[in-house]
Amino acid sequence: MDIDFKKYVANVPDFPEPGVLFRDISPLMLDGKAYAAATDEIVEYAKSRGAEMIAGPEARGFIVGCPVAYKLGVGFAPARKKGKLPRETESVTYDLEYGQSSLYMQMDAVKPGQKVLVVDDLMATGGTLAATIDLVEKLGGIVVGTAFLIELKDLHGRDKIKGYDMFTLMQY
Ligand SMILES: O=P(O)(O)OC[C@H]1O[C@H](OP(=O)(O)OP(=O)(O)O)[C@H](O)[C@@H]1O
Ligand SMILES: Nc1ncnc2[nH]cnc12
Repeated sequence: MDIDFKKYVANVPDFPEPGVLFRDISPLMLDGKAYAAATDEIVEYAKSRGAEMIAGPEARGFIVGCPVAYKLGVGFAPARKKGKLPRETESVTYDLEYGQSSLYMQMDAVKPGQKVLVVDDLMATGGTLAATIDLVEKLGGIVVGTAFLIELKDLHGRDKIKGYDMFTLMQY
């Protein structure tokens, strides 16, 4: 099915703070056909990379990554924000387009040598994606690719994740 995915992104000026143009993927998630089509695109990419595991950051990375994992029949390794994971973790601190944050993964989330696809909804500065890649690699995983719905090109996130294969559905 040929879908104009940009029709399912709401563009919201000055959210969450002045000067940020927020690209809201909610309309895509609210439309079953568009959500499934976007998921299927990432599933095909994941197959082409030989992914054995999907990893994604809280919270929107779960929305995009979990259905991909389900469809592939592989696991999903969540990267979570502070204070959410009950057992021993690895952590990485990183900069956002607005603010700073840390991400955590439990030590057994990824097995050494496992081929992992890192998935999120959007790449802005690339900080979140780079942090999730770092976490997967700290646990011994092999990042075979990265996939997200939206790339904000002006923020040059690609520069932070050089050397990793990348799949993106929409660019702004
Ligand atoms: O490329 P970056 O500059 O790192 O920005 C992209 C990240 O920012 C957003 O997440 P956010 O931290 O706002 O959390 P949320 O998914 O919980 O809304 C978005 O979902 C990406 O994960
Ligand atoms: N401009 C933006 N729109 C939506 N999510 C974001 N995360 C970081 N920057 C963003």
